[in-house]
Amino acid sequence: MPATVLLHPLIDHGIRKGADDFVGGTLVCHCLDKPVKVEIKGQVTHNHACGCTQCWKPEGAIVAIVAVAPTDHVSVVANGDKLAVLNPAATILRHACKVCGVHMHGPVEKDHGFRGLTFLHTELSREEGWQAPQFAAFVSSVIEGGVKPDRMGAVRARIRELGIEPYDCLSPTLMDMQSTFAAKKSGVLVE
Ligand SMILES: N[C@@H](CCC(=O)N[C@@H](CSCO)C(=O)NCC(=O)O)C(=O)O
Ligand SMILES: [Zn+2]
Ligand SMILES: [Zn+2]
Repeated sequence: MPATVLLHPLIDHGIRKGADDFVGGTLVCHCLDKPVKVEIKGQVTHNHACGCTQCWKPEGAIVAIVAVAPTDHVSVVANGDKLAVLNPAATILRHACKVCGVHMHGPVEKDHGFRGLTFLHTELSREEGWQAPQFAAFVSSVIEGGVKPDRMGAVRARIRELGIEPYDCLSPTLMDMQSTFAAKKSGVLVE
């Protein structure tokens, strides 16, 4: 019998619903000494499993769980001196803890459909009630992370079994946001 596909500890036993009245929380990195803390005001949106190789995931996970919040709802409140931007040329400016390696926040600052949004990992917070993952993105990219191509049927089946849709890019809503931005920029779409 083929082994159960383990995607990420946060969803492997089922996806827990978020709370409608959730007010936010604080993300804490994995350092025991002087952890980096990032405060998020309010709920996140577009929470998703991401199969790409760029998003932070815990040891053994094959997908990340990553959501977005408006950048002005995100503040570094402790030990920000431990953060460094992994790739200044990337769309998502992933600020990682230089000691434990956890990605604490990833604002989009360049001219892009996601400008003004910050990508973050709600599992770094002790608070409960964050929005549940809504879909899985960049699923084919797990192959680049080391998953054998012949396991992809099982990976996608497990994602569907959890009640979310697997996509090989972002969700239709997020792809539409990017294309709307591009169409306005080129002048094809006039408001
Ligand atoms: N095959 C590549 C895909 C990397 C990628 O494009 N990742 C997406 C999703 S990240 C969160 O959903 C992306 O938008 N990246 C922008 C960025 O990383 O700045 C791979 O697996 O590496
Ligand atoms: Zn750390
Ligand atoms: Zn990703």
